[in-house]
Amino acid sequence: MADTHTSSETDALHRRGLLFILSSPSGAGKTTISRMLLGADDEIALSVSATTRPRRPGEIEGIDYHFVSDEKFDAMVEEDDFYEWAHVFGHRYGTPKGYIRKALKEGRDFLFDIDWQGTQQLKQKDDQDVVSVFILPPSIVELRKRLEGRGQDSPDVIDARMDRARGEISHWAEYDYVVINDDVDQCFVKVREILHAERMKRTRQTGLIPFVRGLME
Ligand SMILES: Nc1ncnc2c1ncn2[C@@H]1O[C@H](COP(=O)(O)OP(=O)(O)OP(=O)(O)O)[C@@H](O)[C@H]1O
Ligand SMILES: Nc1nc2c(ncn2[C@@H]2O[C@H](COP(=O)(O)O)[C@@H](O)[C@H]2O)c(=O)[nH]1
Repeated sequence: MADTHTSSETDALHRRGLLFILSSPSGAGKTTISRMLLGADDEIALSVSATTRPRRPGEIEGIDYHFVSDEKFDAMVEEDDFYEWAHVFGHRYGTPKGYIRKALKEGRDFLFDIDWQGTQQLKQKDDQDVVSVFILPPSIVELRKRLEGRGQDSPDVIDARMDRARGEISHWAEYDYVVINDDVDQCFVKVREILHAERMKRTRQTGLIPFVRGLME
């Protein structure tokens, strides 16, 4: 008997979106992996954070961050505009609420490049939708090399980021997945596999209930 469900129908089963978090010590490569993921996958969009940090060369307002003044950040906190926010490296960073909840219901995924403090806050608010991945550098020597090679921070800023690296790494066990970013392409493949598998989780595939009901009729 012919299968009444084509593969495109089954692929299109409705699912809840997910909040896909990438964290790491500064310089381990989460922005690099994020960009690769965004370039390869149309179903995930970057949650663009607001920050009081000054813009780096090449960063674009609204694409990399919303660069805001201290006063504007204060006002956003006051108006409860953030899903989460934290102090990182002497500046403030926050995830604007935007349309995240609505988008999740519509099956859209969001990618978050945030630190462990933001991850804890997102998990407290919405644990069922969060998938968290911690990226480790292959070594501390390589981490410094990457920060220096990026060529965007002063030696003082690099020292401060290195000083904080061990503290950041100490949060690795709070994450669902841990991936070592030695070879960037291999790391990307692993992160992408995690995303694909998490999308297939039974509890996220809300379209399964009517689909299975149809099979049983
Ligand atoms: N696997 C890798 N091998 C070598 N270089 C890498 C690798 N992954 C990333 N890099 C390089 O390391 C530097 C830091 O990477 P990236 O900016 O993605 O780090 P990050 O974790 O997002 O840092 P931050 O938290 O400071 O934003 C960049 O110059 C990037 O091109
Ligand atoms: N808790 C949050 N952390 C954030 C957010 N946006 C970025 N970050 C983290 O800050 C550091 C430094 O970032 P950089 O761009 O200055 O190198 C890094 O660990 C980011 O993941 C946020 O909205 N909330």
